[in-house]
Amino acid sequence: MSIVDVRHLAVGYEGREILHDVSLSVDRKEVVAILGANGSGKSTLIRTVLGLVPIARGEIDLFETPQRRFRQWARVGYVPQRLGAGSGVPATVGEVVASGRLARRGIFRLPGAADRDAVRDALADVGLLDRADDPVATLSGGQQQRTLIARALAGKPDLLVLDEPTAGVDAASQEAFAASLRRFGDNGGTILLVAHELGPLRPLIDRAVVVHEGRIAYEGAPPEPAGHHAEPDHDHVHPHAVQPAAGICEWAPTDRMAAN
Ligand SMILES: Nc1ncnc2c1ncn2[C@@H]1O[C@H](COP(=O)(O)OP(=O)(O)OP(=O)(O)O)[C@@H](O)[C@H]1O
Repeated sequence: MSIVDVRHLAVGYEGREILHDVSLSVDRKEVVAILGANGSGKSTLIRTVLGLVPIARGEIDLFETPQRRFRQWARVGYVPQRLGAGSGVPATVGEVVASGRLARRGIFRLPGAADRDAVRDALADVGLLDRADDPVATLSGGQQQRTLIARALAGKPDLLVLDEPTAGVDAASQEAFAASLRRFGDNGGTILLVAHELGPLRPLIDRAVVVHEGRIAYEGAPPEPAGHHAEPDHDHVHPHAVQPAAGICEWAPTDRMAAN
């Protein structure tokens, strides 16, 4: 069963086309990583899949339903790139994770035992049960990211969509993250994630899709990072937007490139 099916997608902002003729399919239980240089259109692709950015041309099906008719958004968990709550919202870790239940229970019903259990399970899964009552703002960046994945897991989704889940995250949190995703996949979940570097997520990835200047340039086994990204002590500094966009060769040597 195809969980996400993107066909000949074009997307733009303010008249500037960013994605051109992108087709991508993710089957049930697959773990697919979208790779590519800064600004290549990775986030735009998954945000369009989630209905957050309008489609200019092409089609997207979710769970074999055209996106415009899709209503089962509780089946989709989204882990965005950054935790906005770090910016002064005094929510506790438990509250942020509990907000992941809203799509399931509706805002007019009080949380029941199933909601509380789901929140507890999700917190335990990411190793933050003991931090449930702490304000999110007091957590490290990596722990905040784990809070976000717990929020998505609490909704018991069938599909998890993650945007650079490990960017700027400490090694311990990256490992915890990878373990949580593995358990989610082992339980039948489907994962679509954007990554700049795979790190500990690499063994989980069934298929990598490299986006280059708004087109799919490679699809297949996760390519080995080349150049400076391959150095063990390479510490990726995320916003290198001021530099020329890094080439496709960072991810996929030309002899491994496949036509889309
Ligand atoms: N809301 C927006 N309005 C206008 N332009 C945008 C918007 N969001 C993204 N863009 C532009 O679209 C292009 C692709 O951005 P996108 O965030 O999809 O790339 P990305 O591959 O995810 O990059 P990164 O690795 O830096 O997150 C960039 O040129 C970006 O400036």
